Amino acid sequence: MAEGLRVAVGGATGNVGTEMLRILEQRGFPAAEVIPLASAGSAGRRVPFRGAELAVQDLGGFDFRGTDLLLLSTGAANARETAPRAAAAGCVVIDNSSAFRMDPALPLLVPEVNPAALAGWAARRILPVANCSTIQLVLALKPLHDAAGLKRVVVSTYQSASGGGRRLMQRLLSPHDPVTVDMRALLHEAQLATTAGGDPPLPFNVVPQIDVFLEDGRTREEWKMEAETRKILGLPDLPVSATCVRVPVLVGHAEAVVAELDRPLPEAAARALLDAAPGIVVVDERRPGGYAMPIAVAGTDEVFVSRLREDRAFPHGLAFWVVADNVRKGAALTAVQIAEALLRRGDAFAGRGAA
Ligand SMILES: NC(=O)C1=CN([C@@H]2O[C@H](COP(=O)(O)OP(=O)(O)OC[C@H]3O[C@@H](n4cnc5c(N)ncnc54)[C@H](OP(=O)(O)O)[C@@H]3O)[C@@H](O)[C@H]2O)C=CC1
Ligand SMILES: N[C@@H](CC(=O)OP(=O)(O)O)C(=O)O
Repeated sequence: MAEGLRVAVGGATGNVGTEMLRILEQRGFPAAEVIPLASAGSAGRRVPFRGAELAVQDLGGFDFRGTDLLLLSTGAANARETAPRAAAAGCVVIDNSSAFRMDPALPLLVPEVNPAALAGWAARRILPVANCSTIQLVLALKPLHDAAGLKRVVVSTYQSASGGGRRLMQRLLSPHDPVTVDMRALLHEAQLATTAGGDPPLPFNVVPQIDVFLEDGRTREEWKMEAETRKILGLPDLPVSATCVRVPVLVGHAEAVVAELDRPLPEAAARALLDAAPGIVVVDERRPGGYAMPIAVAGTDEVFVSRLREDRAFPHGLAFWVVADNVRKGAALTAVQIAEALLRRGDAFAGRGAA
């Protein structure tokens, strides 16, 4: 093995950063040194890695010279400042935020779907990671498109609290004793919160808003899913309609998808194609529990497809259900897979880290 890489993990105290460290360790990523970074307030905190504890450093004051790779998950506002700063210091940046995804000069790579996009990696040494809901959608759409052409996609999401970071997860976790709890009082309390303005409560609720509203009535999450899907699949005119909904689930995003195809694709053929596609597992038994659910897929790496059936609302329509661990496949794992793909190219780190 050649000399290992110096890898910084920005946002190492967060949901995605914590998973990033776990995945680097689990996959034996060739890092000689790993440096966890977060806000100044977290400097000195310790995070576990390879059986030891690493001290978190202040990302704002960190000098990226000599660091090969930055895996960044601090959100778009911070990424706009940090990613170019690190790239200018010679570091390759893989950024989980939405800040750079639609930049036409930058590839939007999902390794199982559009590996050729990696050719553009050197443009600014910044590689954005697609939105979590987009990643699991495009994995399922790609084999269907290759076989029968996508004409239109309609998707409704059921997105877990972990997509909103630790603060939103916390709001789900306040414990109640199911025996002594006064259900009406609890709901009344939640109802008061809905009329108080601000973010609606998530427990006992579903919220049809993720990210901010745009002028045309879509939310930004919906726009991201539509625009990113087109960019990743290389289909700039593909009509995509997304409705994004937050549900009181801790980890795991689910999606109900209807795809209209250009040509007929029998259900059995679609099932076989999806089963053979990289990164996808078909779980589709028509019995209670014979389908993927967030609670079952949490902690896994694959995208799970269930409830596959012909959809009669469209000619050549296929309906299905897609579930994945949004923190792993939707963010941290895909970031590490992009880094691994770069390593395999051999031209990003001057041969360092390659097997
Ligand atoms: N690909 C995707 O779809 C996904 C992308 N993401 C991206 O990852 C980001 C983080 O998500 P998540 O881990 O769930 O969020 P968390 O709230 O759990 O964690 C945020 C992390 O970022 C750090 N951070 C935030 N602001 C700054 C700053 N100004 N300077 C330094 N560090 C900062 C925090 O440090 P501290 O603890 O010190 O505050 C913490 O480590 C999201 O905002 C999003 O951009 C997330 C999920 C899915
Ligand atoms: N918006 C996603 C998570 C996220 O941070 O997405 P993005 O990186 O596109 O802002 C969710 O709430 O589930």
